[in-house]
Amino acid sequence: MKNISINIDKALGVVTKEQVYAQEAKANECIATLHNGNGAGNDFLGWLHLPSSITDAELTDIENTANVLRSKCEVVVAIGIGGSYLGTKAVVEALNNSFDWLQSDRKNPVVLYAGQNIGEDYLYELCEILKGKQFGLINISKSGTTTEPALAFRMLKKQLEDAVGKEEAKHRIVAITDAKRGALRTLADQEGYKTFIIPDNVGGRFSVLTPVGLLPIAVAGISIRDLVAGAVSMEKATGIEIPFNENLSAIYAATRNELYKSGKKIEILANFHPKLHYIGEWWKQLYGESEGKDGKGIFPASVDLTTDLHSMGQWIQEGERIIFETVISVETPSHKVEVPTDEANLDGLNFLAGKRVDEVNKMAELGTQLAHVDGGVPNIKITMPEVNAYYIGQLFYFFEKACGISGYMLGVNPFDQPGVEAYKKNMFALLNKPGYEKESEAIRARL
Ligand SMILES: O=P(O)(O)OC[C@H]1O[C@H](O)[C@H](O)[C@@H](O)[C@@H]1O
Repeated sequence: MKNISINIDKALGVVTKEQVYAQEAKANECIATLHNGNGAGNDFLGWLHLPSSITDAELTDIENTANVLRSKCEVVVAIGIGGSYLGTKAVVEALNNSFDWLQSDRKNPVVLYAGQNIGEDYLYELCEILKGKQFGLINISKSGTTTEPALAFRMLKKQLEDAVGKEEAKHRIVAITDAKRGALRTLADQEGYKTFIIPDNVGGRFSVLTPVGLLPIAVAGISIRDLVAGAVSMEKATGIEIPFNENLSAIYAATRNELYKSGKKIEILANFHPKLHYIGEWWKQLYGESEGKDGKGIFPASVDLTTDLHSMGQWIQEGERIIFETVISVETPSHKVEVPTDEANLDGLNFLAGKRVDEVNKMAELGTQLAHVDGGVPNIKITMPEVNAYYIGQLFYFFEKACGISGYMLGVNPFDQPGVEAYKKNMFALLNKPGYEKESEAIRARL
């Protein structure tokens, strides 16, 4: 097996290689802080050794539960938001057929999502499409108190019970939540659902390699063992004993922090592989919630290329020079498609005849890299040999480890997200939630 790799050559210019490598001691100190558990947020370091500590029995339990859902359901709705949603969506979108819903000879249930928004029309259409279908629910919430998934679950649970009866519904509902606390825990215990625990010391955005991600990913028919194996290999490759110049996560963390210090406030994660769109969404939560605090932090953005070169390309090329780009480059696509010859050649594309579509894409990628570098956009390149569960597992762990290091380099607690409560408090006050009487009065006076 190959490994994902990093190349920072084209990120150098605004910052030098010497500057990046001068961060070696700082990076090593941050890695030691993570491994020794003596830094801020040290009660949320469970993700650090998650891949290597998952047991065969745990994986088998997840696979068996997935198989029950797979045997009973044409559709499984994964209910969750943020870290309880994005990892699954990233893997399923990357590895499923892009036109999955149109496949007629299905081997796997369709995985749908709920609780990731409060869209009334979205919920209406979801409930409508589930009518007459055999479906199941995976309700995922670490805290067990998040409004969006709780609302969706309330509706879908009722619909399921009305359709198949309370007893059968119990066999089609799985809850993934905290071991002891939260409304979902109480509900699951009372109703007798099969449950999986999200460990206390694993925060939502670091939880994809717990049952949070592993169960719905297994339901989709994707090998969770390959995913975990990839993550295990990256856990080793970024370990405390690995020298700085060989540690991908440390190099990435050091480079992006040096770029940030030089005025590059926005990092754009780009892919040239449309199926990686949600990897970008997952990455944005990971870095956004981990670093955006205390008035600091790189703003994480993402683009799908070449698609967005026709919308955001202008800004990236010539807008305010406060950005750098991190490109996930896929070495080999899973399929082969060649450009056909056309006798009339009215479109003038015969110079491409016989070439693989990926060759065109790769030249677009190279051309974009050089153009953006010329335009003052430093470029970090992360190469993935191919898009499969193993390399996605590597990518997840690589980014998680780098995020921990990077957050400590920046001088924040990368494992909390106090700012997320602000909107919730206002929303509850506006909705007159019991216990929020004072806040309701205060907020209404501002309207
Ligand atoms: O899993 P849950 O407790 O429902 O949380 C889901 C998400 O929403 C919260 O508000 C946090 O900001 C996220 O970090 C979390 O992943």
